[in-house]
Amino acid sequence: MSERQQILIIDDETDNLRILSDILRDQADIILAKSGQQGIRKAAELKPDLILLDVIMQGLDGFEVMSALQHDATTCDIPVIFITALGDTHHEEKGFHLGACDYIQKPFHTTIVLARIKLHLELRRQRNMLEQLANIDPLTSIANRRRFEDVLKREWRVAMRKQSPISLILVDIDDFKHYNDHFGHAAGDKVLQKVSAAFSSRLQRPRDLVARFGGEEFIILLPDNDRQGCMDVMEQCRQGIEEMPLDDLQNPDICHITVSIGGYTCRPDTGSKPKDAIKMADDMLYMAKHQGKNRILWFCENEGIKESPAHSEQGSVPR
Ligand SMILES: Nc1nc2c(ncn2[C@@H]2O[C@H](COP(=O)(O)OP(=O)(O)OP(=O)(O)O)[C@@H](O)[C@H]2O)c(=O)[nH]1
Repeated sequence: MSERQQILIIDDETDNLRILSDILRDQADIILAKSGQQGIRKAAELKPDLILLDVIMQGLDGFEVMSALQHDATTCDIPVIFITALGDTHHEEKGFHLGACDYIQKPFHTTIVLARIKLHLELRRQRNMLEQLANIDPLTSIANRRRFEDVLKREWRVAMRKQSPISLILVDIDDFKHYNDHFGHAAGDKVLQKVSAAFSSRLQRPRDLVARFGGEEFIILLPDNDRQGCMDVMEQCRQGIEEMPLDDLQNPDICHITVSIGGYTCRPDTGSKPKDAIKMADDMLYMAKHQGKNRILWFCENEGIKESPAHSEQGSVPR
């Protein structure tokens, strides 16, 4: 909560940049941009919490900058306040119409500007908190199903555009009911946390995503990697979980838990849908369970069904 917020100020007048930075430096970290172009680049790169934007500038003017920010998925959610000498209603209306959250006219009163900016920073902070709560599974602190579905929709479109592969993976802890019945729900919860952490630590690419799909089931998205690459990563996860010590639970008769994994790799096109891909991964998971658990089954359109080579004959303990 105490993390400093960032404000990007875009203005081609050095004096204006200096005055606003002086007023605001106690409230947030200040980033400066001396032109519209520079401002657009810094906004996309640094994703500040708030942008203060002058209207009359050399090159791109403030309204053009605002349009560009609104058309970029990475910057369209950042609140923008126009700070300008253009005081007529027509321009103010245009600013709001383009999506600004406030419009401050120059010359301004320092205390009023400060109060309004503090208010917008607070709104931003609260919105971030709500987004976090809406997207994170509270037990495991990884993404929840809702977040996963949002990301999947986006990645599906990217894969269609780039004609690149995408893999969906469903993971289910083996014999988890026995585990819960034997050691209690609290111990089961710790296992869910450990399994989530095991996946998160092994999925290293920035666009990889692991989420809790529900109960003892996890779902994973691996964009832009071929079937073999994805299966290798998941095999490392499977092995890591099988070997994962559960010592802190202090149950000497438990040495490990295992997971079954179903994977599907495809190249999305106009005829395919994310929910069908999830269904394919689910079918593979079902087969993995059916064939004895603690294993990976994977379907890829060109290669048919593949099974991970190494798996122990036993499923999870306890038995
Ligand atoms: N501790 C804990 N258990 C959960 C949670 N969500 C679901 N479960 C339990 O997960 C278990 C799932 O049981 P089943 O669907 O029968 O599956 P299973 O015992 O893992 O058997 P297989 O899937 O065939 O290997 C149930 O006992 C649920 O209560 C949770 O948040 N915490």
